[in-house]
Amino acid sequence: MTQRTPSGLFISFEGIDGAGKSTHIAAVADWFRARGRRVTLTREPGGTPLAEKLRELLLHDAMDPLSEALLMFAARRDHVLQVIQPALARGEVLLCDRFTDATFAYQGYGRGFDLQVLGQLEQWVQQQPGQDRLLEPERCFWFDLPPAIAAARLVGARQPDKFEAEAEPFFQRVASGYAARAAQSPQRFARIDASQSLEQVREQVLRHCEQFWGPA
Ligand SMILES: Nc1ncnc2c1ncn2[C@@H]1O[C@H](COP(=O)(O)OP(=O)(O)OP(=O)(O)O)[C@@H](O)[C@H]1O
Ligand SMILES: Cc1cn([C@H]2C[C@H](O)[C@@H](COP(=O)(O)O)O2)c(=O)[nH]c1=O
Repeated sequence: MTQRTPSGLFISFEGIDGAGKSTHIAAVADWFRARGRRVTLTREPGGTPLAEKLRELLLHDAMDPLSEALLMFAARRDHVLQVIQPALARGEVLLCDRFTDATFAYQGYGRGFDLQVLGQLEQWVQQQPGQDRLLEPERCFWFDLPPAIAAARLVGARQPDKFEAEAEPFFQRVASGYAARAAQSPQRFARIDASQSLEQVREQVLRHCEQFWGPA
């Protein structure tokens, strides 16, 4: 008897810098692996050799908001074609540390860049041949944390990059961007109260996994 290939599953992890998403992605990967799924872990900007080069520029070089938005989407285009679509076509679970919700939150709400232009770029980059729907994560874990707590967690944790060096009002705007995105697509967002302890945050994340992908 031939075994049916499972459908690919695209899941993203979002939040302001220091919200704790990278800490918890491994637990989600383990949860799926324990259920027999193949998992691809990746990140944005980055995930391919070209996109990782663009990441270096984006995280360290000053540039105007349009250049920043275009480079984010250029990196994403390569990532979608080289990694994301092939993994989903193989039926894997694709866990992505940030995707386009970050562009709306950071470049749109954080920098004040035109949301309609971002929407146009999203259409070009995430179009799927022969399909009406754009390629996007079917579920986004949104680690919601007040910027002051995130900043305190990052103190001394690592050398800040261009984004992490922004002041608190920038992150207030980014956080409001994530809240707006979640309000627009409540079925896609799973809000995690990231102000809780590491163990409690992990429990919330795994509870969502059980609820969405556990046995019916
Ligand atoms: N619930 C928590 N309580 C206390 N500290 C935490 C918690 N979650 C994460 N941390 C710590 O906060 C710091 C930032 O966490 P992490 O790198 O996972 O955040 P992030 O959202 O991936 O940030 P970035 O987007 O900037 O990479 C780390 O030092 C991590 O150990
Ligand atoms: C995808 C994406 C990312 N960013 C910003 C957000 C973060 O500050 C960095 C990535 O660093 P991380 O430690 O890997 O989270 O890039 C952005 O501004 N716009 C985007 O689309």
